[in-house]
Amino acid sequence: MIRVLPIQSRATTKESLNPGALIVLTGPSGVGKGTLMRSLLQRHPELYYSVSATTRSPRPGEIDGKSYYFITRSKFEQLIAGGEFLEWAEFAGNYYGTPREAVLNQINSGKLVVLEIELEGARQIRASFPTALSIFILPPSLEELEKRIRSRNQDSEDAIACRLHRAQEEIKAADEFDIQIVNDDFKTALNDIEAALFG
Ligand SMILES: Nc1ncnc2c1ncn2[C@@H]1O[C@H](COP(=O)(O)OP(=O)(O)OP(=O)(O)O)[C@@H](O)[C@H]1O
Ligand SMILES: Nc1nc2c(ncn2[C@@H]2O[C@H](COP(=O)(O)O)[C@@H](O)[C@H]2O)c(=O)[nH]1
Repeated sequence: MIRVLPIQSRATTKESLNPGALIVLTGPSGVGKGTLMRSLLQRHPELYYSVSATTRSPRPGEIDGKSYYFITRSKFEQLIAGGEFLEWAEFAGNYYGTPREAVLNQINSGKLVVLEIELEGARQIRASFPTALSIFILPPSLEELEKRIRSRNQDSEDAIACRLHRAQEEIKAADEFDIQIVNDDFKTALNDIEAALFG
């Protein structure tokens, strides 16, 4: 793992995030971002997790407003036009975006806000918030990544192929981000994220 200063010690350059701060967790689909995020939130309930909007259909067990805000393509496009997203991207045939107002309100009230998003969105956040701490989660191998995507039993063969193809492109971009963490042993990866956030 490449270490950088904990977020509290990072100097601001372009846009001040004080008193709150923004953390971006990115990496290929199926690498374990969501699972790591859930454990992180259990251990640090003071963190604010930004619930994204998407045009993807809910998977069994996903709850509107908690997992995602599930909305139609036309509603999503209306929100894009209205500047309602901090970032947004198209991924595997669906739109995904971070609601702007909720995140900025939480940052302004002093919260540490965490976004769990794909590469294009993470790049947009890095461009507009250069002081955000960005963490790229890597799989131990592509074979293991495929195994994890399949183990969810949530995606069609086409969707799996699309996600794996995109994963190979995303992994090439890992060095653009502040920290790279390999999610091989789950507890080690979680500890590495905690170390990056809290020193
Ligand atoms: N370290 C690990 N070792 C083995 N399995 C893991 C590990 N971390 C996560 N997993 C499993 O991998 C699968 C995919 O994890 P998860 O859904 O969190 O990925 P994700 O990166 O959030 O995917 P997406 O971006 O598509 O939402 C889950 O079944 C999860 O339990
Ligand atoms: N750019 C954004 N990407 C997002 C957002 N919310 C989630 N995601 C990423 O999309 C893919 C696919 O997610 P899935 O739930 O369909 O498996 C994954 O990499 C997520 O991290 C967002 O608001 N913006």
